[in-house]
Amino acid sequence: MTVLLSAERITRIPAIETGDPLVDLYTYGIPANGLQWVRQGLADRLAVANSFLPVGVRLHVAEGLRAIEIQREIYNGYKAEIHRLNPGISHADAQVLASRFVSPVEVAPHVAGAAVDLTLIGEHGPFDLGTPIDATPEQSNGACFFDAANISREARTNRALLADVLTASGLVNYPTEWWHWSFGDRYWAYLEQRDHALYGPATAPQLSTSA
Ligand SMILES: C[C@@H](N)C(=O)N[C@H](C)C(=O)O
Repeated sequence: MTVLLSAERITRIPAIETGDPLVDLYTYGIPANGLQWVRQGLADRLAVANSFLPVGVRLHVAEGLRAIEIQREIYNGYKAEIHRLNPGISHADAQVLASRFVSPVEVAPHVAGAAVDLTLIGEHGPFDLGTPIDATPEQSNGACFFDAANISREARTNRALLADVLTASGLVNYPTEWWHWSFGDRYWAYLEQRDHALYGPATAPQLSTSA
């Protein structure tokens, strides 16, 4: 059974901040959608993963560090959608369903700069990974789950390549999203059997949403 980010066994894990700085992925030679910040420990591992890929294939990061206000907005928006699609659902059950797609704000790995949403690109553009990044379970009929059976053989092969290089570099996947990989967050601590996460919330100046 998939352990979700809202599960008590994840949320109870403490984060003991290491002070690892935020770095710009561009300076690590990792293609990204504009300026993307992540913790140095994560950037180092992404650079290693990139070097493991076959010639002509690269990681492409869609999103790293996320402002807490944006995390709250995505969370509240998707939870409202869960309530709309499941009339009468309890608040607690909606929180569980929501966490298949978006982390509760208090423990959000993107807010700590400890997670990336990423895909593979080659000479002819983005690879087929089965769904677009950020396809919800409802939009993709569950094909967003890493192990989904309802994707093509090519997409399965591409997901396996992504997982091979990222796992070998020390990252972990959130199993409900093939594109979400992390290092040093609570989910990483849980899967790696550590007693604490390495990173708490972080802010890059460019992510401030205040005027
Ligand atoms: C909203 C989606 N792109 C995402 O980032 N989900 C993960 C689980 C998160 O919110 O940390």
